[in-house]
Amino acid sequence: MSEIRSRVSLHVGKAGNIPAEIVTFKEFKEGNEHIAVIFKRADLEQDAPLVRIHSECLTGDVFHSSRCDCGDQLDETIERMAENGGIILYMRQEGRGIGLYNKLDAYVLQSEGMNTYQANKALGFGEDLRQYGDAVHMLKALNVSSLQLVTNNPRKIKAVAAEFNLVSDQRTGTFIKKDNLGYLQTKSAHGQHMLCKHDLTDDTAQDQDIATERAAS
Ligand SMILES: Nc1nc2c(ncn2[C@@H]2O[C@H](COP(=O)(O)OP(=O)(O)OP(=O)(O)O)[C@@H](O)[C@H]2O)c(=O)[nH]1
Ligand SMILES: [Zn+2]
Repeated sequence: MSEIRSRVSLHVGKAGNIPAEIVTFKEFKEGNEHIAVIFKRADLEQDAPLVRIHSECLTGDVFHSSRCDCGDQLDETIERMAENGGIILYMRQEGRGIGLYNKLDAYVLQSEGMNTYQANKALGFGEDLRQYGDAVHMLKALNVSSLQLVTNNPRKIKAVAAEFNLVSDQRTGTFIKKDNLGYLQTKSAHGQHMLCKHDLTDDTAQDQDIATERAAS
């Protein structure tokens, strides 16, 4: 069982102007430095705060890589929580738990034609190594008992619903970029992620790409 170690105030978001607190914890089994980023003191002042369990993605979250949608999901969540309050559990589970270097090896295999799950298996890993026990401990350390979960991943919903009063589950946007359509289609078809199927048709995606390019120029 984790306990809170420290609670630090700061400002976050693209312009660094959104007040938040970072909470650190004691005693994670695997020694990972997971953190909670809390908006509007939602753990202390809301009955059923918005919660997102976000898995680390250095390439997406920091460098906004075109291969995935992680950075966009994170930015969208920060905006949503800046307004409504909420808790982001930022889990150091890079590459769905296989780590950064292995994820980059998996990218090489995907460039050669494998999909995201096949690449994991070809490297000798399961499709998704993530467990959610640490996330559960973090929420319990924050005294959260009811929550609204922001995710498209049914495994996260199941893990949370088993331990907490899950008031609602809410989707993130479907963020299509030039290089991530196949990746998102595979997550939807094979991983049962609840992405907007209409957005994932090749035609709609192409229209969105063009619209994005127009907006950017
Ligand atoms: N192994 C592997 N990991 C990836 C790949 N692309 C993204 N990731 C990692 O996948 C994790 C994010 O998982 P996703 O499947 O995108 O989404 P999710 O967290 O399960 O679901 P949401 O809550 O809806 O975002 C991050 O840790 C990324 O680093 C890939 O091709 N291979
Ligand atoms: Zn990513």
